[in-house]
Amino acid sequence: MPCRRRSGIGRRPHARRPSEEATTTMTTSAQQNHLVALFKAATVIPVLTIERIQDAVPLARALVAGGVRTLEVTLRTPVAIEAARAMMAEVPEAVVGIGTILSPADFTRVEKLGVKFGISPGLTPDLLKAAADSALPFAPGIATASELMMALAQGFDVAKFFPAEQAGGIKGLRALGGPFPNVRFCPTGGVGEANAATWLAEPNVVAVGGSWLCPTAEIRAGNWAGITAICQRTLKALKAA
Ligand SMILES: O=C[C@H](O)COP(=O)(O)O
Ligand SMILES: CC(=O)C(=O)O
Repeated sequence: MPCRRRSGIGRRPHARRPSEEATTTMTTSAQQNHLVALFKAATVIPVLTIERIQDAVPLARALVAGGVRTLEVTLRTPVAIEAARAMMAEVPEAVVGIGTILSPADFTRVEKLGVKFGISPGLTPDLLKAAADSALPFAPGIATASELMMALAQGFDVAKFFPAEQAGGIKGLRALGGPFPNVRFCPTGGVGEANAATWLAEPNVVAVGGSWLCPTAEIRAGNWAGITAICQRTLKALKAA
């Protein structure tokens, strides 16, 4: 059974002429495929909480030096947007996205930035609508079947499973895979060096996210070499798994 795209059930029926719908469908499908490719290439996605703007560029450089290029800058601090801008300007090897998108207003701010993707820890009908009308590839967060059904109804078949360990762990993800075999996930929450490989071995997991690659203490200490080392160690272990 093919994945439901944004042209599937639940796609808002109003206002689009057939030619517009065809264009939107093609674009959306490409966006979803692009997001899957981006997540697969990333394998691990650090969830970044940046408290000081001056940390943004050295942090991005440290992660890239460790082989981790796809970065999720969360909107959890006042400097997040500026930090993402600085990373994009100064560290072109980084693939910068934004996380903790909680509202349509957040989404609007983010889509103007030129980042490569957006992520939310959850979803609301309004946020899904904003994302469905945007060209920015977006992964909503889900922890239950009902939330996943809401995401699918708007065409989003790539989701963050959050908080992954706390919301059922691998057993929970496998259970969701029964009724939703075509959904691809990026589990985040409780993922770390010890269990990343186990999560990534699941056939419906395209990447894992987490803060273990960029601990707050190391960022505060400016321990960039330490962050590079965590990334290198993680990627080496995943290669060997
Ligand atoms: O706030 C939680 C982060 O988004 C990811 O969770 P983590 O710290 O368990 O990796
Ligand atoms: C949990 C997460 O990844 C987010 O805040 O978007």
